[in-house]
Amino acid sequence: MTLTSLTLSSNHHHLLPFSSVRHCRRHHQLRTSDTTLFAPPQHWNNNNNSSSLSFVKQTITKDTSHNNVRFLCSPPPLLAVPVSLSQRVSRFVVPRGVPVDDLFYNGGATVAVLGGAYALVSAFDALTHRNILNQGLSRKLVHIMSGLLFLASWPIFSNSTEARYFAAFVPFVNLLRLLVNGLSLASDEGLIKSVTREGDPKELLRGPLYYVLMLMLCALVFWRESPIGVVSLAMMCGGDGVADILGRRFGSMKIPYNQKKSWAGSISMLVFGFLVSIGMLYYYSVAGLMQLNWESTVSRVAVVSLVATIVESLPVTKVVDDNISVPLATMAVASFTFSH
Ligand SMILES: Nc1ccn([C@@H]2O[C@H](COP(=O)(O)OP(=O)(O)OP(=O)(O)O)[C@@H](O)[C@H]2O)c(=O)n1
Ligand SMILES: C/C(=C\CO)CCC[C@H](C)CCC[C@H](C)CCCC(C)C
Repeated sequence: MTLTSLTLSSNHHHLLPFSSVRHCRRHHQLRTSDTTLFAPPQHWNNNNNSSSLSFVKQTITKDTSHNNVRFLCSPPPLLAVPVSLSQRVSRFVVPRGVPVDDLFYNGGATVAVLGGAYALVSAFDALTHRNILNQGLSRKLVHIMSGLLFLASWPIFSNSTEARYFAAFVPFVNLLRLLVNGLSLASDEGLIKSVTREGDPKELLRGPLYYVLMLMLCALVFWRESPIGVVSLAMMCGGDGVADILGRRFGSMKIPYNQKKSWAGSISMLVFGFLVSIGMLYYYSVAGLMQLNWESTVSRVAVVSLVATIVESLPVTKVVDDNISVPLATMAVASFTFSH
């Protein structure tokens, strides 16, 4: 059946991109009450009120025997046409249950990202084992790359509201890995060597544990709908990680109120935290997951980066780990700045 025009009732739930028809080969069967429609991007509207949409051309096969509407589903967001954040969030709301394909799709994405996490740690274990990298540098590079690659993987998950739980499962598995090895219930030498300073398994229960907890928190609370989680992880991974590497290397001039931190380290945190945050937000913008006013976003990220850098420079590491103070401070300041 080819539709040329259609009046949408107010109970229609979501619009999927007409352009996705070309990309998607999967079929979902939905109950009659769910009316999911494809519409060309220029017709996407945020509010699900009655409105008349003229469709260019689309094909929906209608299974009259069950009075169900069989339609093509939307692809993963990277293949979809960029849409506004509110359209993206509102257009794929499955009112009841989750299509089986979505479970399989997000389950596959989870397995792939889990594999990436294991491969990353194994790679740095091999580099440390071969004395290509020292343990300290290996730890910091794992610190920088794990979180940023995790952030970079979020767009491969689907648009369903459950996708964030699939993504958060990855740091959760690594949390269990850190607990089991940190409590010496198991001994993954590769993990211990590439993630600890001196090879003491108990170290896994501090910095690395807090780190994966922050990854879970940002995935569950902020996900792709808000720049806050993205900036918080960019500051923790890109900012704090580089501050350590460059601060140890060039940090001869110490900060007056904290002799363990240096101007070089803090300036590195500010610059790289800012650049990595903007870079990640741009990546999400290109992926069609965020539409940002860049003039205000750049200034907001600059303010957030400065505050996070000041927090990181404070002599409070013995009280609260940087992997907690930096992301939480970033979340607090970003929540304020991005809402005004
Ligand atoms: N603003 C900063 C931050 C770090 N450093 C250097 O990097 C080292 C480690 O920094 P820190 O962030 O405290 O590392 P930790 O978080 O304690 O180490 P890890 O992440 O490995 O637990 C510091 O001793 C210092 O030599 C610095 O000079 N200036
Ligand atoms: C050394 C670390 C923190 C101390 O400051 C980082 C610990 C990293 C974890 C052991 C592994 C975390 C993996 C991520 C949850 C997922 C990465 C996926 C990506 C595709 C590689």
